[in-house]
This record gives sequence, structure tokens and C-alpha cells, in this order.
Amino acid sequence: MSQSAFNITDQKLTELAEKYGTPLFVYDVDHIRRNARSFVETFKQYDINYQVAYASKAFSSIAMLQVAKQEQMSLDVVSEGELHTAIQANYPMEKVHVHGNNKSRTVLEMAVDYQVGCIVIDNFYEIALLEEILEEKQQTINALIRITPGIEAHTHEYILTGQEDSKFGFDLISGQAEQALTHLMEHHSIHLQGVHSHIGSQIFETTGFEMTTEKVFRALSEWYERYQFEAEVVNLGGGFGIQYTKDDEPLPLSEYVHALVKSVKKAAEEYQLTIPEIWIEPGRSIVGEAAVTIYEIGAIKDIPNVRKYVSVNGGMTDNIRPALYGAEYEATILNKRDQALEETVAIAGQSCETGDMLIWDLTLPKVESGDLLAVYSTGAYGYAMASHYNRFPKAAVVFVENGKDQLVIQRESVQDLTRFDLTYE
Ligand SMILES: Cc1ncc(COP(=O)(O)O)c(C=O)c1O
Ligand SMILES: N[C@@H](CCCC[NH3+])C(=O)O
Repeated sequence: MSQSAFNITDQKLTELAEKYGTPLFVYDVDHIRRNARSFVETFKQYDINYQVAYASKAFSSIAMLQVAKQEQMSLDVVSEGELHTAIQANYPMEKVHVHGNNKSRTVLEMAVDYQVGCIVIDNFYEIALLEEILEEKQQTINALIRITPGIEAHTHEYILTGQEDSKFGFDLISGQAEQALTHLMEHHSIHLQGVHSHIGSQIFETTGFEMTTEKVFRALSEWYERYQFEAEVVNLGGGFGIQYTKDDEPLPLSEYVHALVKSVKKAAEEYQLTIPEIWIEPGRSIVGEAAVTIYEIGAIKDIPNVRKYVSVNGGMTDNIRPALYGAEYEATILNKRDQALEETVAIAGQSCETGDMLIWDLTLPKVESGDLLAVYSTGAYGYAMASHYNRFPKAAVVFVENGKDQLVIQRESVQDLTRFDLTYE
């Protein structure tokens, strides 16, 4: 499991828990950099133009974006808040790609004012709104159209995005993608650079990506024949799987890049099209295995012959993935790593929800209140999806690199929670 790839010792994690309190997200920055470099260095082996855009929805913070920028990545944002974070991190705006299936006028205006690298257009409503804004501002902008290729990747239903029946993008099958293309080709304030397709998340095979490339190029070839449209860019999204538990067997990140480049080259040759720039937008595979969450164990409820519930001082408010997707995690007790495994317990969150369980069956040494539990592979969609349910303040986030630790997101206090509340007169 990812514990082996995680390079911060239990002793260091224990010290960090004492220094910063719990629950605490601890990121191994070196791990983030290695993942980013796996993608970038593999692309460099080919004679093609590429962009690796970090999908900041997986974990966005100013410090994280500083690291992404240092690693030469572009950036995918999906909201005003993610774009604002990019601005605060001084991200080069020409490397920012703006996504979203319901972009607000504000986010589109920001994107135009800051002249972001491109807007990934999702629907007809957005085209009309964007054209109105560009007309008002007498501006132009680069764009990709997001197409849904009609691919069902092997992953959880809620994180599938490439199938025809999806809220995202213009689908190929009904002809809506082609309709968007012909409209955009006639309206010159939007410079159409190419197409985008993202089929889902936590995918362990390259087949889905290869099939997508084939479908995208088949459409591009038709569009070339009918309208002489040539894509400068083909963005094949993110979705590369990581290891949460021993049952997950992810491919090396370089494998995805090899497969994508080869399939693009093959399809371009087959349809006699120029090889476009290849863009990808990984999120989970950059940060997922780079972090652990440390909790303190509190209440223990043993129901003889039924189950032993071990509660931690966090749960669905810092990691909603088990409750939302039935996601599975592995964990250890930091202060008991050398002790024999003795009992199988269930790790419960502290929110007032029966479904707030982090791990149903975890074998640990004898558990006691006060022990520190480290849950692995929590770097993606953990803090990013945190909530204030039951008015629990959000956890703190620490980055560790070269043996040095630094707080990058402060722990919230209960005072923070009532900061926007007004009394009712
Ligand atoms: C459009 C788009 N791009 C990129 C990503 C990042 O996916 P992942 O974190 O699985 O790499 C997502 C999330 O699924 C997405 O919806
Ligand atoms: N948040 C999801 C994945 C969705 C990614 C964004 N489209 C997860 O935790 O697995």
C-alpha cells in the first residue's frame, strides 16, 4: 500500500501531531514533486508538445499551487474560488484552464479579464454567456470544447464522466458536439484550440483512454473533412488511479503517458491528421498518495460478538469518500507500529450520521483511547471536500520537505465557524 511510498517516519508524524494537533493532514512534498515529474519527464521523451495541468479540485491551497507552479505544471480550476486561489498563488494565468458545467458570469469575466490560457466550454448556455461577455469587453479568449465520447470507464458510477448520459460536456452521439463546433467556428471572439475529454476518475487501465482517443480522432477526422477544422490541442483529462489499499494495483504514472501519446500518434496517422498538443489534467495521482491524515482515538465501544467501534476526532467532515463512494482506506496506529496485530475494529467518524465510518474492518494492535491513527492516501479529495457538518472546524495541513515541516493551512477554530453568523433582531 501507499505506506511504503510515503516517506515520513511514524516518529516524525507523531511529533507533527503533537506540534500541530489533530486531525492533521501531512503532505510529503517530495512525493508530490515525484508524481508531477513522472508525467512531465515521460512526455519529454517524445517529440510532441504537451501540458500537464494539475487538477486543483483534488487539493487546492496557495502552497500547493506554488509547488505545482515550481513543477512547471499548468492548472485546472473549476470555480471562482479555485481561480482566486491561483491568482493568490501568482500562477501564470496563461497556464490556467477554466472548467465547470455551470460557470458563473463572475468566473467567466474573471477568466476573460485575466486572459487565462483557455476556457473548457461545457454547454450552449455557457457559449452564449461567454460571447456576451467578450462582446461587452471587446476581448477574445482561447477555448476547448468538452466532449463526452460515450465511454464508460471502469470506476464508481458517481465519478464516471465520459458516458453519453452525463451532465458534463457536449456529447458526440447526439451531434451536440458538432453543433457547438460549427457555432464556434463562425464566432471569432472565441478561438477554438481543440477538444477536451475526461472519462472519469480512479481508472486503473489504459484501455478507456485509448478508446477515447480513437473516438475523439474519429470525430476530428469528420470535422476536418466537413469543416477543415484542425485541433491544435487534444486534452484527454485526468483520472489515473492510485493505491488506497493493497487491493489497488495502479500502473506507474509513466504508463498512462506512454499509452496516451502512442494512441494519439496512431490515431493521427490513421486519420491523416497533424499530431496536436497533448494535454492531461491529473489531480488524484499527483497528491492522493502524498498525504496521511492523523487522528486521535477517543471513544471505544465494544459490542460483544458484533463489532468494536473506535471513534476518531474527525471523519466525514475531513474525508467524505467512504460515506459517498464506499471508498476504502488503510491505517495504522503510529505509536504501536512495532506491536502485534490483535483485534479487528471499525473506525468511526464523530459526526451524527450512522454512515460516518472511515474504515469498517481494520486489524490493529490493541487499541486504546489517546492512540494516534494515521490513515493513508488521503491527499486527494479529502481536505478539498471537507465540510463544517455538525460545526466541526476544518483540520490543519502541514507540508514536509527535506525534513522540515511547515503549516500551510491553519486549523480552524470554533470562532471561525460563527464568523459569518449574524444575530436575528
Ligand atoms: C474534467 C476533469 N479533469 C480532471 C479531473 C481530475 O481527475 P483525477 O483527480 O482523477 O485525476 C477531474 C475529476 O474527475 C475532472 O472532472
Ligand atoms: N471527488 C471524487 C472524484 C471526482 C473528481 C472530479 N471530477 C473522489 O474523491 O474520488
